[in-house]
Amino acid sequence: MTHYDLVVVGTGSGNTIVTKQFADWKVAIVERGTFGGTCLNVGCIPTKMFVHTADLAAVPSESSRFGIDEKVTAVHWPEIRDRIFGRIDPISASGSEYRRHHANNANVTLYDGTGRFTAERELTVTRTDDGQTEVLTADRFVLAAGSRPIVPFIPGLVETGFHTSETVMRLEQLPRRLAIIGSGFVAAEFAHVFTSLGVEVTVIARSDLMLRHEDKEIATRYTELAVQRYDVRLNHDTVRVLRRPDGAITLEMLSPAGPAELVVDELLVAVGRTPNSDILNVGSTGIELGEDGRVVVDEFQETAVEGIYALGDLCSPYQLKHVANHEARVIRHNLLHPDDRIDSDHRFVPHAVFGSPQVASVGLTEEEAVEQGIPYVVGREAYADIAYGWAMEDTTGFAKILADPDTGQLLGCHVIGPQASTVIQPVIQAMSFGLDAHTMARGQYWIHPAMPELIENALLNLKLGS
Ligand SMILES: Cc1cc2nc3c(=O)[nH]c(=O)nc-3n(C[C@H](O)[C@H](O)[C@H](O)COP(=O)(O)OP(=O)(O)OC[C@H]3O[C@@H](n4cnc5c(N)ncnc54)[C@H](O)[C@@H]3O)c2cc1C
Ligand SMILES: NC(=O)c1ccc[n+]([C@@H]2O[C@H](COP(=O)([O-])OP(=O)(O)OC[C@H]3O[C@@H](n4cnc5c(N)ncnc54)[C@H](O)[C@@H]3O)[C@@H](O)[C@H]2O)c1
Repeated sequence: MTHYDLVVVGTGSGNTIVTKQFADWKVAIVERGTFGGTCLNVGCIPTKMFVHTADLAAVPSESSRFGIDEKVTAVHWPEIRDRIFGRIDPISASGSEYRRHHANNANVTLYDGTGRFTAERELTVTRTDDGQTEVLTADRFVLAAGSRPIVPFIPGLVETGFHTSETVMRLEQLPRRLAIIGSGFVAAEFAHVFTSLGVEVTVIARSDLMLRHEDKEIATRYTELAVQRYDVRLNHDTVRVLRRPDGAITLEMLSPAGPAELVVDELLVAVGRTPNSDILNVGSTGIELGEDGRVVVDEFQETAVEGIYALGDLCSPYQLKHVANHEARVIRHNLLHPDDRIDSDHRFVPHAVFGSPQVASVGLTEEEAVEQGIPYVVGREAYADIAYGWAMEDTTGFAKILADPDTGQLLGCHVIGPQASTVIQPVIQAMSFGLDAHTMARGQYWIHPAMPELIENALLNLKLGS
């Protein structure tokens, strides 16, 4: 048994906590998978590298309208894949090397293995290579064990085999036909990637919209555009999956119109992610769990057990990297300054979906404002009505801003269209710093003719009281 001042479980955002400020702490970091966690290895970074590649592949389908004839003559999947992971894998390897051998980490021990609580403040690590166990105890723990893809119970699914976001980016070759079960973030991004690279994609959505958690107008527009690019089966439930003698996969579905069937070459399951609290067996150290398996934390990111903190997908309802990173910074401060702790700030958590087009959102949707009985007015602006959007001949994108009718306080913003993830940032800033709509619109210059004019005009279109 080895005792530490601090044990961190998980090397995603958890790894960022241990800086030189901890030089006089005896620290252990435990990782069961690839060093660097989800975002680096199988999440944000590789997906956006594929999205950028897909955006390039999609250009020729648009460019003839602008008097330029372009053609995609070949898609070299192995080269795309190997370029992307050829850049990512060394980052993971060097991060691991840094923790193991760099002089800055003389006080840090990196364990390759699965941590599992076996008693209060006692973590048993089963080493990945030889299955040997080591027992670690500590005064403080940071639990940053993340989440994993949910595998829904569908008869035949496991026997047939399927991909998740953790494996689909490393396919040996591009399939001719790909089915995606699910219609959220992962489905939208991969449908864009694989469609742009020439794969026949079918998205199977249980509900009547893709991205159904977005503001309804945004989800509706996204779905209208998606059906023009690939096959979207709305209101379809997959009830059975079978491997055919020719190696292809049959999906049996139920829809309001009756039973339906689909034959594909590969299947991607993207129906959400579940926290890894079960693998960590947090119950045996007295930590409280929510119904959905999330570790319960307070405003300081501390669990029900003093000195045990948690962050990111393991405890957060957001499952976003910028949230995990924010929580890691809060925990680092609170470990170093136990008498002057700070709260995490979850007031205005934005997100973006890097599909085609992009979607970005912060604050309340209109449906949430109605449900919560919050008075609001809406200001909208179409990309077609700002100079740059007009130059791009965009006819489908728009921004929608919700504000308090009396004070002009910003309640929410939703954007669908080119660069939505960037265009929305001034609104996130305004909400975070308490700027009202009028001050935001008229208290600064907006570069003409740049894309943020979309936000300026949506603000000016709010019908506010005097
Ligand atoms: C395909 C995809 C795309 C995404 N794109 C974006 C995006 O564009 N923007 C965005 O904000 N977010 C995105 N996300 C979400 C983002 O990746 C996560 O919210 C974030 O990485 C969570 O960080 P974390 O530190 O909580 O967990 P992770 O990064 O998952 O780290 C947890 C680590 O803990 C390890 N671990 C788990 N259990 C144990 C154990 N018992 N013992 C030892 N080690 C353990 C795991 O192996 C893992 O390495 C995406 C996610 C996916 C799947
Ligand atoms: N750009 C980004 O920030 C980004 C990108 C990818 C993933 N992520 C994160 O990863 C998380 C997981 O992504 P995701 O797309 O897997 O989850 P998601 O929650 O975004 O979407 C899952 C979808 O699957 C549907 N679903 C649930 N159970 C189902 C079932 N049994 N059969 C069919 N459909 C079912 C849900 O209704 C939902 O529409 C996201 O919530 C997000 O936080 C973020």
